[in-house]
Amino acid sequence: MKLYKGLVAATVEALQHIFVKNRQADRVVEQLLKTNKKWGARDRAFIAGNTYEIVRWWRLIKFSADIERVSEPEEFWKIVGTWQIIKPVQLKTEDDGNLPEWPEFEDMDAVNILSRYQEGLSVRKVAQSIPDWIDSIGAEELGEAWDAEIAALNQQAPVVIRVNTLKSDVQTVKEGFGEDGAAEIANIPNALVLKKRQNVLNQEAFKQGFFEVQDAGSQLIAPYLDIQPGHSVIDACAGAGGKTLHIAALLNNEGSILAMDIEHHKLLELEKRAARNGVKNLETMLISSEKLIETLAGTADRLLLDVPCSGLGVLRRNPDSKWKLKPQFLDEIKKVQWQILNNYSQMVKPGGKMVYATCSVLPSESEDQVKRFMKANKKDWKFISAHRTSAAKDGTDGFYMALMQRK
Ligand SMILES: C[S@@+](CC[C@H](N)C(=O)[O-])C[C@H]1O[C@@H](n2cnc3c(N)ncnc32)[C@H](O)[C@@H]1O
Repeated sequence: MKLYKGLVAATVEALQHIFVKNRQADRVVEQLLKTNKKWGARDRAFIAGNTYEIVRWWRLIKFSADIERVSEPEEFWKIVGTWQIIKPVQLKTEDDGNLPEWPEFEDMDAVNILSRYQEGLSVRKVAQSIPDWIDSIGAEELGEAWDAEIAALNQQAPVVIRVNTLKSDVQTVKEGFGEDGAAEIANIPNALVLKKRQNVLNQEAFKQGFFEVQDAGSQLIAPYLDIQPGHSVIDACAGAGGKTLHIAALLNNEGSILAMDIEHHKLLELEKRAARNGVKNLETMLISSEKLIETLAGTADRLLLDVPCSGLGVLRRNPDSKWKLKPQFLDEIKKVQWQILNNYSQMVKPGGKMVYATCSVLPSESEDQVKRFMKANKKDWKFISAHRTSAAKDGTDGFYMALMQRK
């Protein structure tokens, strides 16, 4: 695609917000596109696509450009220019990789850049564009599987939706995407993968609550709870409710859901989504103190603990978290996970079940936490099963889920 200065400038602006002002990539892109109504679909795709790919391949691009620190506007222009040169090779696209003769791209030597790019490909942390510490921890915890996993986590994720069975059915939604527009996914009954990338949030079927955007791996978690209509279910780390809405569909509006979180704005968003989805049995509750958890002891047939985590299983969708995540955060969040698992599990009734889930590929946030919990609580809890999804093996995001039953 021919480069237009206005679009490259917009990409530079987005990257500055992400890397200098430390803002979240999806928010930056969304806001930028919203404030510039004059851009057409191709322009929007250029800005969003290039911004995400540059964030994803940030370290590899910096290495190819031979720029250590990127802070000044002219350095961001060089980064975007470098990406245009290496993109056809890296993403196997048909672009010619030539740069226009703009002053911002003066002195950029494509031969030199491509030679450094080839050099970078021989070092995993550069080739896979990850900070040293994430590469070390991934290799340490996943061993030989890390190579394939990080490579798969660096691919763009497909758009997957979950049909909301409270309002529609797979056939109807599938037909809405036209012939060959969406395909079913084996063993995930209400999932459809879209054949073409598109903004589904503008579609009438979405506005009417017929479907939600949800990765195929994520769609395995609510069913893992073994929910039956009539159950009283607590979703204790509900956030904006991706899984709460799935739980609601499985309950078919019979029984009850209590969705909790420590962040009020997320619960407000969940309430909006629940209204769109036709959910009638939802209550939300802000967790203001540990005491609140005690008051709910023994009340849930089913409890979902979709705990906060590193997000290292969802890098396909949030490539900027590679750069925002810090080792100290990982240490802290493991303590929070442990405290949630230990304290919140009291909300399950005797005989009831609980799922502990993460969107992390790291066993230290997942398997190890559950093993430790089971070791400390074998008198009161029975381990039933666990499952992992993998970007490399399943083509989904990387989730972990463990099912346990209170005795
Ligand atoms: C992985 S996200 C949840 C995603 C959500 N279940 C979904 O499917 O969209 C983890 C959530 O846990 C919340 N959280 C963090 N610390 C918590 C705590 N101590 N108790 C409950 N929720 C907490 C975060 O605000 C965040 O919304």
